[in-house]
Amino acid sequence: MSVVYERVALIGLGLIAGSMAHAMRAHGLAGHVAGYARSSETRETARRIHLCDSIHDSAAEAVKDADLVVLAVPVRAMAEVAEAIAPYLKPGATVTDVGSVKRSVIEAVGPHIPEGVHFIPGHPLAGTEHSGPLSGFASLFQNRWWLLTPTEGTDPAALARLQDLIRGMGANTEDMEAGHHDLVLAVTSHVPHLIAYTMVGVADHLRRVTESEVIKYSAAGFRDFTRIAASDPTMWRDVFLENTDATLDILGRFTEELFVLQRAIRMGDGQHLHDYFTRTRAIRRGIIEAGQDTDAADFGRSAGTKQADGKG
Ligand SMILES: NC(=O)c1ccc[n+]([C@@H]2O[C@H](COP(=O)([O-])OP(=O)(O)OC[C@H]3O[C@@H](n4cnc5c(N)ncnc54)[C@H](O)[C@@H]3O)[C@@H](O)[C@H]2O)c1
Ligand SMILES: O=C(O)C(=O)C[C@]1(C(=O)O)C=C[C@@H](O)C=C1
Repeated sequence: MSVVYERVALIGLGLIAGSMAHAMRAHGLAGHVAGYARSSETRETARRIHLCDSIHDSAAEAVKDADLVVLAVPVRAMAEVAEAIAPYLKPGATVTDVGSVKRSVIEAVGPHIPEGVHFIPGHPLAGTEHSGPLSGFASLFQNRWWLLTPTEGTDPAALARLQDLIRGMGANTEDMEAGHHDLVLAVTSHVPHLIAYTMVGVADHLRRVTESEVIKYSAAGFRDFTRIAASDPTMWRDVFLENTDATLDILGRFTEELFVLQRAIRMGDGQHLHDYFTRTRAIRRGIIEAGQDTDAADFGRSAGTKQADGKG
């Protein structure tokens, strides 16, 4: 691969920025990667492990002369960072973000982006429950989707260059309207996380009440819930506070369905339960047959990519 951007600045040095740093280095996609994180502890860790070519003590310094600036902080911190770097952005540079919510980030960041700088929001659909500067790894984006939410006014050349970087890191990229992104992700990621958090909370409560060992002897399905529920609390607090409408819409539909299933169980309606589970199994099999589940072909992935956690 050849260099796509001479100089890239990563703001926030956690799982996603760290994985980008590793992937760009592994594939030779950036001439120089500069990094900044708010906490001095994170910056020290990043220096110690040579996560980037240079680590700076201010975001302003990090973005100086950068051709691409990546905002990789929790979604509620995006505006503050955008405001801090705005005066130091190079004319013609591109700013992107990796936030899990798009509409509110665009509203918060967009107004700070100066004339002559391209803003192309994005979201890699890849992650783990780990966070911090030690958690990143080069293959995180391999065969994953990376959605971009350009608008009609987005410069085609700037967009094509960002797509080149994303593909260079092994991901597939598609464009999506920001509001639609937020609805789709509420279904596929945000509400499932909330359900996992809730279920682990319920089990923990039960454990205390009964002194039984629900968590110790949990089976595979529940263990997956506990993995997801170990995800970063700041990141997920921000996701729910910034994707409120879509999350509440999907959560409403979810609870309606749950009540129907609850009633079927109470009434002993085995036919309803069997029909429902047959339908959901067909959906899963359809996904696999369409080749859209990369994990199904690479089943050991999550176990093989466990990383030591680091503080963000
Ligand atoms: N973790 C995932 O699975 C995942 C996947 C896709 C996208 N995202 C999104 O990517 C972004 C980063 O997530 P992550 O998992 O890398 O988080 P992380 O917690 O691993 O890292 C976040 C980094 O941001 C820094 N930070 C926090 N507030 C800051 C501020 N005000 N100024 C500068 N730095 C600040 C922290 O010090 C840390 O280094 C979030 O917006 C998240 O929604 C996460
Ligand atoms: O695999 C995980 O741990 C994830 O939760 C990753 C996941 C997801 O829901 O798929 C989480 C949030 C992101 O915005 C994108 C990806």
